[in-house]
Amino acid sequence: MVSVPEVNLNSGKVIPTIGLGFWLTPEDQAANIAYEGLNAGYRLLDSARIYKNEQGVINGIARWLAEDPEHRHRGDVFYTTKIYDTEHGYSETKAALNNSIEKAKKIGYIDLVLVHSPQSNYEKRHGTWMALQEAVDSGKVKSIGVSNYGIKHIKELLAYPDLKFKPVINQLELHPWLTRTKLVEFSKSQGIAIEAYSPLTHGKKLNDPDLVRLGKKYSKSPAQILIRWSLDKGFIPLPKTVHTARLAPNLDVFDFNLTNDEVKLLDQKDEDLKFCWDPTVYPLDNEKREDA
Ligand SMILES: NC(=O)C1=CN([C@@H]2O[C@H](COP(=O)(O)OP(=O)(O)OC[C@H]3O[C@@H](n4cnc5c(N)ncnc54)[C@H](OP(=O)(O)O)[C@@H]3O)[C@@H](O)[C@H]2O)C=CC1
Ligand SMILES: O=C1Nc2ccccc2C1=O
Repeated sequence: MVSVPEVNLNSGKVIPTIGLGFWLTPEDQAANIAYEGLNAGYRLLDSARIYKNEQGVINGIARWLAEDPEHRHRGDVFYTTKIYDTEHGYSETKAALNNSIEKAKKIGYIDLVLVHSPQSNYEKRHGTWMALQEAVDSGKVKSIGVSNYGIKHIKELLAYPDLKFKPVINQLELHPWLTRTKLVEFSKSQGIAIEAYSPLTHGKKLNDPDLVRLGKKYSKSPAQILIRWSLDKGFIPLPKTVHTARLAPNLDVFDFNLTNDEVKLLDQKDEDLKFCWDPTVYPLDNEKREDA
C-alpha cells in the first residue's frame, strides 16, 4: 500500500501531501468511501458543512480506527471541514463549529477548518476568523485556514488587529488550465500551503493529447499525470471519487516524477479556465459598488 508523505504546516502540525475529496459524495456512501479510502492509503479527507456528508466521513474514519486500535491512531488521519459563506460572522460560525465538533465527537477533534470562501463582508469574515481562533484555543480544532481567498482577502486577514493564528492553507481550484501563479506564490510567501481542488478537471481534460502521451511514457493514466503535476508543483491535490476501484489508482502516483520540462509544458496550458466557482475575485467592502 502507498505510504503518503507529509509536509509541515505553519501551525506546527503536519498534513498528508494528497487527500480524498468528498464534494458530491452522497452522505449514505461517505462512510464507506472514507473507510475504503483509508484502507487504500489516503490519510487526508476533505469534507465541508455544505457537502452534507461530514457525519458519514467521520463514521468511516471511526470505523477504520476502531478496527485495529493497536496500529491505527487518531493522529494517522487528517480530517478537514469548511464553514460556508452563510455561516460567516462570530456567533454564526461559533454555532456552525459547535455543530461540526459535535459530529466529530467520535474522533475527538477536527484537524483543519477552512473558511470555505471570502463571500461576505469584512465584519463577518473577521468574526468568523475570531471564532476559528477560539476553536483552536479550545483544542477541538488543530489548524485553521481559508479557501478561495484571493491576495486581497489574505492581506485583509493578515492585517486583523487581533490576529493570533495565520491560515495554514489556501484551498484553490488548480490544474494545468488554471495555474494561478501570483496567488500561489503570494500564499506561499506568507507561509500558507496550497491545496488543489478539482485537480482532475472534473474529468473534462482527460483526453488531452499531452496527458495521454505522458501517461504512455510513464505507464500511468491521464488522471495520474494530473495528480502528479499537482504534487510536482508543491500542491496538495484532493482528487474525488465515489468509485472504490478508482481510490488506489488515484493514489498510485509516488513511484514517478514529471521532469521540469514536462511540468512546464503542462503549465503552458493555463487559460484561466475554471470548472467550479471563483470567489477569489469577490470584492472587498471598499470595492463594492453602491448600486450593485
Ligand atoms: N473549496 C472549494 O470551494 C472546493 C473544494 N473542492 C474539494 O476538492 C475535491 C476535488 O474536486 P472536485 O471538484 O470534486 O473534482 P475532481 O477534479 O477531483 O474530479 C472529480 C470527478 O472526476 C471523476 N474521477 C475521479 N477519478 C477519476 C479517474 N481516475 N478517471 C476518470 N474520472 C475520475 C469523479 O467521478 P467519480 O466520483 O464517479 O469517480 C468526479 O466526477 C472535492 O471533492 C472537494 O473535496 C472542490 C471544489 C470546490
Ligand atoms: O466542492 C465544492 N464544489 C463547489 C461548487 C460550488 C460551490 C462550492 C463548492 C465546493 O466546495
